[in-house]
Amino acid sequence: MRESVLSPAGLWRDKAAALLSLTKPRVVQLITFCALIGFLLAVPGWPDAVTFVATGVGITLAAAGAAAINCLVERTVDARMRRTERRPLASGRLAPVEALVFAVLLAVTGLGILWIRVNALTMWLTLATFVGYAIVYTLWLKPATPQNIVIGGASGAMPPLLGWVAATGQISGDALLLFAIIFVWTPPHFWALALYRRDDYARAGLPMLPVTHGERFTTLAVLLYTLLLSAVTLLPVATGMAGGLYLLAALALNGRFLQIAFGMHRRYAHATARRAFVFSIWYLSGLFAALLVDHYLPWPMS
Ligand code: HEM
Ligand SMILES: CC(C)=CCC/C(C)=C/CC/C(C)=C/COP(=O)(O)OP(=O)(O)O
Repeated sequence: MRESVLSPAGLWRDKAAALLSLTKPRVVQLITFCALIGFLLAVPGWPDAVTFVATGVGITLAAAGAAAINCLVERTVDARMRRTERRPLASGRLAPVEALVFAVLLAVTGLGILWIRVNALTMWLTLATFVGYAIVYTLWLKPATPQNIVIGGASGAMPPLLGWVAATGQISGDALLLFAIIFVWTPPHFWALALYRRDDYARAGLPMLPVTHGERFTTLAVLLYTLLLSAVTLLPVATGMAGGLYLLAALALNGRFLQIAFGMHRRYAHATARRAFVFSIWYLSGLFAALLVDHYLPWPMS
């Protein structure tokens, strides 16, 4: 047995690491990134620093709490899948009550910060997002229908809209456009992973598209959503929210995503699906980074 497991300091370190991994930190990182870019796009020039930081902290904590509730609800399902069997609740490293207290603390603190330091509308929309992911998607949609992530994706698509509302106090057409981009990005993002993890999902009894409709149907769905995504990501240029620099980035990212999606549909291989999943994350990060750079460094054609 490792010495750190026996010493109190080692025990605390293990517990802290388990609690952190419960919050799906890498997913939450990208959620926060998109939310803060939504905030910055909504204001001309530099934002109010206190509201900006409070928005980032509040949304991060609420999203982390939602992820922890998801792990709590799914602990027995997670134990049946290779990808998730080592998660702290699935493997018994954390007790359910510890996770519940931690998740509630995170969510209440996050929502409290948004309520006190940002604005009420952002808090209510974040609460709706929390319920949408942690309860509606996790408890109800995910085990019920292969369209689970299409409908549940509405929660994952909220972060830039939350950031926008945090900055301005209201929902606008441009904010809805940012929502739409992540909404149509989610199916290719998730179904790519579900394709190469199909056996996991089948073993867990979850009705993911590759399990219910097979490989060929899913790769076609990924391709069609990627085409739709390519069209939707051009709309910020059409509305004037973004300019030439963003357009170049969007064209390059869409070109590569479509190339991978076409290739995967023509000839399926787990390696291509894995490539599509990994690229989806670079895609969203790159697209939002381009929106930000374009906002602050507009080209003449912007
Ligand atoms: C309902 C919508 C979504 C579903 C069903 C979904 C599903 C997944 C799944 C199953 C994974 C694999 C996690 C793992 O292997 O531990 C994953 C990874 C990831 N997702 Fe999503 N996702 C959704 C929305 C989002 C959103 C909105 C973002 C960010 C804006 C995001 C960012 C990421 C990132 C960064 C990873 C990689 C995590 C890592 O490398 O550890 N996802 N997603
Ligand atoms: C601001 C706020 C409250 C945001 C909450 C929305 C949120 C955390 C969305 C993340 C989506 C996500 C990690 C899906 C993972 O799918 P899954 O849960 O099916 O994946 P799994 O099989 O890995 O558990």
